[in-house]
Amino acid sequence: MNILHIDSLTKSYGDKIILSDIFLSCGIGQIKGLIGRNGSGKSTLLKIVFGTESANTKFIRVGEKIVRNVTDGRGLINYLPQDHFLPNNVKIKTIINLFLDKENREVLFANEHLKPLLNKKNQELSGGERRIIEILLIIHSNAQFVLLDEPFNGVSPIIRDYIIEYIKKRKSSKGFIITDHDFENVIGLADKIIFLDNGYLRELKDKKELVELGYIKKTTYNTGNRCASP
Ligand SMILES: Nc1ncnc2c1ncn2[C@@H]1O[C@H](COP(=O)(O)OP(=O)(O)OP(=O)(O)O)[C@@H](O)[C@H]1O
Repeated sequence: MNILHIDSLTKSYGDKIILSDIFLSCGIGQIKGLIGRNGSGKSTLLKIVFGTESANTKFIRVGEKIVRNVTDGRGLINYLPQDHFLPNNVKIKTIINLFLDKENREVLFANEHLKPLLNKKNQELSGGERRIIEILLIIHSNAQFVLLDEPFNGVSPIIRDYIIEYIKKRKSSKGFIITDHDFENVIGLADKIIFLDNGYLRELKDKKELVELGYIKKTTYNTGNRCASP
């Protein structure tokens, strides 16, 4: 079984160190929830792993294959960016045809949430409608590992819950690293929580540590009991 290994990853912008000697791994069937305050470097980390951002140092490997850039990672790592990425002036069904292989296209064409949108163009959709298409495209790509940067941003609770269930169903065939400020959903979904702070990444043993680390207040933790322990 392939494992995504990230090792010795460092990044600074000028004198500011963003990521210090990051080590992280993710296996097929695992969901790692990446949590950290605004500006802690979560997006930077995911972009470096995908290959669209440079690092000072990095060693990334999927199984035996060393991934130095986006091309090396094709079919292995895919990334849902925070910002919308679908092209305008192209019908959604054409985009699906361009992005996915036949088997996965058929799944999306039959999807109840996507059916009403297939003949529309990207610019005719709401932000939430774009987001669900983007998420499903990335999840259905042939990549073994999927990095999701704020997937729940701008989606309604029903669609958010749908996405959560959808990720759980696809989990057996892929590995996920997911970050979102909707931390309860990340905690509920993830097998392991990893916390990025001051450039260092650590794995949490219990969600209670988020209070000790100052990410959430004790009162938020006490009222947020709908999430499962990581
Ligand atoms: N191109 C850049 N040049 C200089 N600094 C940058 C650049 N991109 C990001 N940064 C800085 O790097 C830090 C980490 O940014 P990043 O977007 O990775 O954080 P984040 O944890 O994803 O934040 P958020 O949760 O707010 O999305 C921030 O301080 C940001 O200002």
